[in-house]
Amino acid sequence: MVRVFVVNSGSSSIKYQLVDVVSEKVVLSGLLERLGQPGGDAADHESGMRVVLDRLGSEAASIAAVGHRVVHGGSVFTAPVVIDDAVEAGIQTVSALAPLHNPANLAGIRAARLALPSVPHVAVFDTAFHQSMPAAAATYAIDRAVSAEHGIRRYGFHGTSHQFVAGRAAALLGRPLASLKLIVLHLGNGSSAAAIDGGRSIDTSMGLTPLAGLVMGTRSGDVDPGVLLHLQRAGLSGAEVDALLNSRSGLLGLAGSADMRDVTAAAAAGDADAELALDVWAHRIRHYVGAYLAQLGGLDAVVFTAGIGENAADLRARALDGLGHLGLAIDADRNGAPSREARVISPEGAPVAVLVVPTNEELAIAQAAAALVA
Ligand SMILES: Nc1ncnc2c1ncn2[C@@H]1O[C@H](COP(=O)(O)OP(=O)(O)O)[C@@H](O)[C@H]1O
Ligand SMILES: CC(=O)OP(=O)(O)O
Ligand SMILES: [Mg+2]
Repeated sequence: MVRVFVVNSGSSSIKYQLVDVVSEKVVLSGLLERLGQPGGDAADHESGMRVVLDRLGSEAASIAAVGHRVVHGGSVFTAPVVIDDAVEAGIQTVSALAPLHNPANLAGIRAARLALPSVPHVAVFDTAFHQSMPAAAATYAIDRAVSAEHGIRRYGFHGTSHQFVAGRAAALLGRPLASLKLIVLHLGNGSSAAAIDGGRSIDTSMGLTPLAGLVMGTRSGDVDPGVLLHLQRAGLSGAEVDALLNSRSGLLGLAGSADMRDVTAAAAAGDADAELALDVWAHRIRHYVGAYLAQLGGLDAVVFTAGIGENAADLRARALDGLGHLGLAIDADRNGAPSREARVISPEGAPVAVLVVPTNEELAIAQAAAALVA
């Protein structure tokens, strides 16, 4: 029995799970919210971790390792790593590239190392899986000296999820991952697509930051960089453009809600803004499916995962609508059948499989941490 305590520390919350890596069962889980705010669950990450430890009670003694989600590993971290003071400093150095995510991750790491000093702590990076991308996919065509000075390149995110889902997809297909060309569509609140060739990421839709690519809950995804310049010339400050693209765009900006359930309900009731939002959302997904089919030079499966990808059959059908000429089709009965399991939703004998595979970032982090300290 190997139990790993998984911590996903955000700017105002701490999500945690105690996972039994062998049985893949969640022993205990919870969430502390509104840290540092009036009426919140704790004053800061350090006192929050003490609350979490209290809740763990005697289970704390069973922890073999602590696994931490760290969103940005920069070019420094290409795999999970046991955290010591030097690693903490490295994560700190990279934080400028992910000012919304890394400082919070780091606060959680510091508090957890203080609270649980005698077990190994492991950092698992969203960016690590995508470090295999070729330079042609990772490089932005801007002045090389500027890129080098500021660490500007495509990093990609959700890597823990993309890697986990790719492995489960291979198991479902009964074929070695090394032989498969996959497109994984992680469609949650944050969303990204990844092209995975033989188990390695060769391209992904997020970039330097988690703002690029698909249409998300509040993030715009791809826009012409000229839009930013135009708005700044029109008088918006950098902070205002940041807030616009990160927090007031995507589904929220187009249809008035960041929650896909609201948007589909509004569209079904005849709301033209919601209908356009869904069209833009699906158009962007097809853009990446076509691009990655070309980059992969073939395709064995498209895999849907995360909140929208796992739960919204109508949106899966909408996303791949009109791609039959590429061998991509969805069987309506299979797609509509309620299930929480990994499953095939393409018709029997289709040239490209379409799958739904539930992601589990916490389990993947627990497994990575357990493997590293074993
Ligand atoms: N049945 C459903 N139909 C449509 N969207 C859904 C459904 N269930 C969940 N979602 C959407 O999934 C998104 C959240 O996905 P999730 O992967 O849980 O996000 P995150 O982990 O990034 O917070 C929300 O937009 C939510 O509306
Ligand atoms: C990196 C990222 O976008 O994460 P999330 O989906 O949790 O917002
Ligand atoms: Mg998520």
